[in-house]
Amino acid sequence: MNELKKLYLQLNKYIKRYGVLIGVNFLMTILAGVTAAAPLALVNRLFDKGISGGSEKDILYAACSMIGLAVMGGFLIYLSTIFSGRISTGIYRDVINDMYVKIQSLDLKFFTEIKVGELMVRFTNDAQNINTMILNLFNLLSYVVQAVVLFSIAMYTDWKLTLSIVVITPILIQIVKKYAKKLKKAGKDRQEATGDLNSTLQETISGIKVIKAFATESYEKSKFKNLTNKLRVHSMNSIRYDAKSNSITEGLNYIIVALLLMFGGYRVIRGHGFTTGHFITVIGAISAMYTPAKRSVGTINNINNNSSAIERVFEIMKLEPEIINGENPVKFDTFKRDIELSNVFFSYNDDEDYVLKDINLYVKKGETVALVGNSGGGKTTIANLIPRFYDVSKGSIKVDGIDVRDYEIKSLRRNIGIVPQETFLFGGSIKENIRYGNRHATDDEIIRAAKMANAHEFIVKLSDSYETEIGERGVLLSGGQKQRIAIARAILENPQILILDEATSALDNESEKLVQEALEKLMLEKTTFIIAHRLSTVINSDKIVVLQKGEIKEMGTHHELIAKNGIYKSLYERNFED
Ligand SMILES: Nc1ncnc2c1ncn2[C@@H]1O[C@H](COP(=O)(O)OP(=O)(O)OP(=O)(O)O)[C@@H](O)[C@H]1O
Repeated sequence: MNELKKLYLQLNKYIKRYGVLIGVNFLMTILAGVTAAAPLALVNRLFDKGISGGSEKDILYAACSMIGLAVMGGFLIYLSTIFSGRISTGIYRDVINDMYVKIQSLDLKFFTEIKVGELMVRFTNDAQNINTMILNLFNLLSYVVQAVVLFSIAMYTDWKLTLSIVVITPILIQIVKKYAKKLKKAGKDRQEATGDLNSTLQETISGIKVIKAFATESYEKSKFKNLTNKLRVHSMNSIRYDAKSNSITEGLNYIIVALLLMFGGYRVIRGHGFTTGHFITVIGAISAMYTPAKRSVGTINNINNNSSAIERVFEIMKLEPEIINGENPVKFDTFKRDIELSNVFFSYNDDEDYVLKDINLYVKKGETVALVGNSGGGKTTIANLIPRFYDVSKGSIKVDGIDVRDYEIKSLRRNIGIVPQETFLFGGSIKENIRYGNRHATDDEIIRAAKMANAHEFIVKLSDSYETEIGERGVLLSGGQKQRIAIARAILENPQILILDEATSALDNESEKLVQEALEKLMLEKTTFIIAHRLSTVINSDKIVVLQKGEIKEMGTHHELIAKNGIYKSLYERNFED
């Protein structure tokens, strides 16, 4: 019952949405339950008046009534199943929609901390389990109603005989209670194991190249086997508890019927107005009670088995993003003057372990700033702070004199274009991928952007030109081609501030030239931060910032820094010279 209450509380918002349908279905389910159990009430008349009394009229009456109830019952069951389905699939849809909206709102940090496979399980298995549970609840209601009606018929016919048998009920309740807890725990373990399995599978698919390159297939296989074994153990636990609970209830049923036959048989022989009709009615009702009672136990077990799914779904729903709009946020419209980082400190884990320390950087509109330095120096982190993917721990970042935390986030981000190191293209056509930069762009604008990005020429050579599907269903593009599509996308977005994370992977000379040209066109008249790996971008930058262990060690133009003969010069000689 506790579980049901928790289920209700968490799903309350969704249940309310379907209030009327739930109410109607509630009544329908009760009626269906009553109709399914009612024929037993006619048995007495069939036997005592019909068969024993030799009245064909009563036999016909009982038979026709049973047929009538059967037709009505069938109709009600059909309707209540459809209604239950409408409710459960509706709630399922709303839950996963809400969960999707929720994860879209969460900070980047969440996605670096959770495994993709794990998140997928919450959307698929766990949310689907909620759907099943709602269906189960209506089934449970129907079973309980059937059991109550059958019990009432038996009590009405002969309460003494019925009660003498029903004393066994508390044992049944104890069994259900005992296994409910165990099943819940086993269900949770099983769902967690499924999550681990999915994460590993997802990692294998994404990292297949690494696995093959390192020839670690056997290692991965044994890791996977361990996980499938673990899943099997937890699944077996669920099955074992279910089996124990089932076998005990099944065994009790036979005992109950045997006792009934014995006590009932005695009473028929001894008379006292107890007829064969009464005997068959009580036996029939009590045995018929067994099916809904057993199904109720099974359904309760099932609910317990899957109830942790709800918790796992609502764990996500409960999360709140930390990076949100402040009160009365300023809409970012036109970038006018400058960007200024003042005494910026940043740590990923909200501790004193700063990965950026006392960063001061002033960038005028139209300037190009190259961020250079050893790996782990903090280049990407600085780039992440400007569009507020993370918030500074101390200090401030101001755009046109206004702290980025005071801007409306979406308007700020819409004006900051990002070309990441690893180009990500969505499934769909090339045109759709470029249009991602501006949903309202016309075909002409898309082609113009592709031309500027040096992508048009290779696109028109593809089988379906701009309509060519990318990835799984279509062509696979080369690294340089993907980059140029990403650049076309950014050109179409036409942001005022640009963050470029130059790809480190080497392209051949021709491709490199095309990408470089495209980037230069993209950067035209924009204020650009480049995480730079290429010689030309570094040399031509207005400002080069040398980062080391989270601190700015040097800053200036290429010539100034070379003349300084410091870190930049040695970095330059090492990395860029040839
Ligand atoms: N999501 C994260 N959570 C915790 N620490 C992180 C995270 N991302 C980066 N770091 C740490 O922050 C520091 C700076 O990383 P950053 O990615 O900014 O360096 P980088 O200069 O861009 O390096 P690279 O050139 O290798 O990309 C590193 O020590 C890194 O381990």
